[in-house]
Amino acid sequence: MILIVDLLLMIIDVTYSILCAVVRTFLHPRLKSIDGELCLITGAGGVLGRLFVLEFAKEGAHLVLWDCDTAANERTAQLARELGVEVRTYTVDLSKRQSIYDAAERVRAEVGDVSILVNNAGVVAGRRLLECPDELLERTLLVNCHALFWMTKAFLPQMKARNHGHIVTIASALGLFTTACVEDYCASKFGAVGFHESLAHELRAENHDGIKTTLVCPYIVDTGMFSGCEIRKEIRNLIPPLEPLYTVQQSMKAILGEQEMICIPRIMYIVFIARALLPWEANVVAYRFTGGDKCMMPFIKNAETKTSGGHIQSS
Ligand SMILES: NC(=O)C1=CN([C@@H]2O[C@H](COP(=O)(O)OP(=O)(O)OC[C@H]3O[C@@H](n4cnc5c(N)ncnc54)[C@H](OP(=O)(O)O)[C@@H]3O)[C@@H](O)[C@H]2O)C=CC1
Ligand SMILES: CC1=C(/C=C/C(C)=C/C=C/C(C)=C/C=O)C(C)(C)CCC1
Repeated sequence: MILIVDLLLMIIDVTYSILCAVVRTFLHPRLKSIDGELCLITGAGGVLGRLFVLEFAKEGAHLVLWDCDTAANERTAQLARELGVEVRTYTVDLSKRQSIYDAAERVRAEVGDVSILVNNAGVVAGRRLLECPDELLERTLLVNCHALFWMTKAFLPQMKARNHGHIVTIASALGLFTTACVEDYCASKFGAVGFHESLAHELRAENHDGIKTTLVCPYIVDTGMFSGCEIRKEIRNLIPPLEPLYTVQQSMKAILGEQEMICIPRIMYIVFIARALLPWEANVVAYRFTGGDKCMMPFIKNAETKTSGGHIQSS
């Protein structure tokens, strides 16, 4: 009897959450204020990182910026300070666990408790698996996936103590479906998606309802990271690469609206669902038709010309 009551309640809850999701798609959800919150953004010297910093600064958040590129990080900080917020920068190598823990300790001592964490830094090897130095493949996993463990271990305890916080994972559409020649990247982003979802479940199961999570899964963004990556010519205008600012603004809406997940653009949900529902061969045929199967080939060629002997040349 209890099982049947629980089942009915569950069906009502499922229906209610679907309706809520549909309503939020068409109406503007209420956005939370983050004025005065302390927000840490990794990869802050990069294209999306810098735009995230500026959007968070416009919302009045105080900022802690992490990047391995000190000069780029400082340039971002300068732009954010012009918007009148407090900014601290740290040079951190996210591929090194101890570098993360040491910097986190300094942030806690010098600035205070971080309440919004944006795990944005990311890398890709950009080489064919069999021609790629092992260290380059490992680095992708360390930066895009392992760092999420160390960042969360470093900053979640203070969020839990206050039952207040927000953890944002900038993953990728390639964390939901795959294509050829980016094994390192797909493995790391699938890892990031799995890590993020498990953490979100854990926080719910423990009733830490004051700690929110948002997973961001964009398609190609015009930042240069995947320059050359392209789909079939005839449909390129239907699914063009995303503008960096648009990507960040859509992500901000999801974060401030406390949305659990966002795919940008929405059509990526269809590719994601098709991967799960259709037989493997059906996906292969569709990828071949759209040029999704070989979209990384020109990117790999591009990246190869920028590298020599397994070492990334400085540009
Ligand atoms: N561009 C795209 O098409 C898409 C990107 N994404 C994701 O968005 C995020 C941002 O990407 P995007 O802005 O395009 O990339 P960028 O390369 O412009 O920015 C990434 C930043 O992370 C930094 N970084 C790299 N490795 C480390 C490290 N070991 N320690 C600290 N910082 C590091 C980079 O520094 P440096 O420049 O010195 O390496 C750079 O400043 C990434 O997670 C990416 O995977 C998701 C979907 C699509
Ligand atoms: C595979 C595939 C597609 C192409 C996807 C691409 C090109 C994704 C690139 C994502 C990137 C670069 C993410 C970075 O994080 C289509 C044509 C949408 C649909 C058919 C399947």
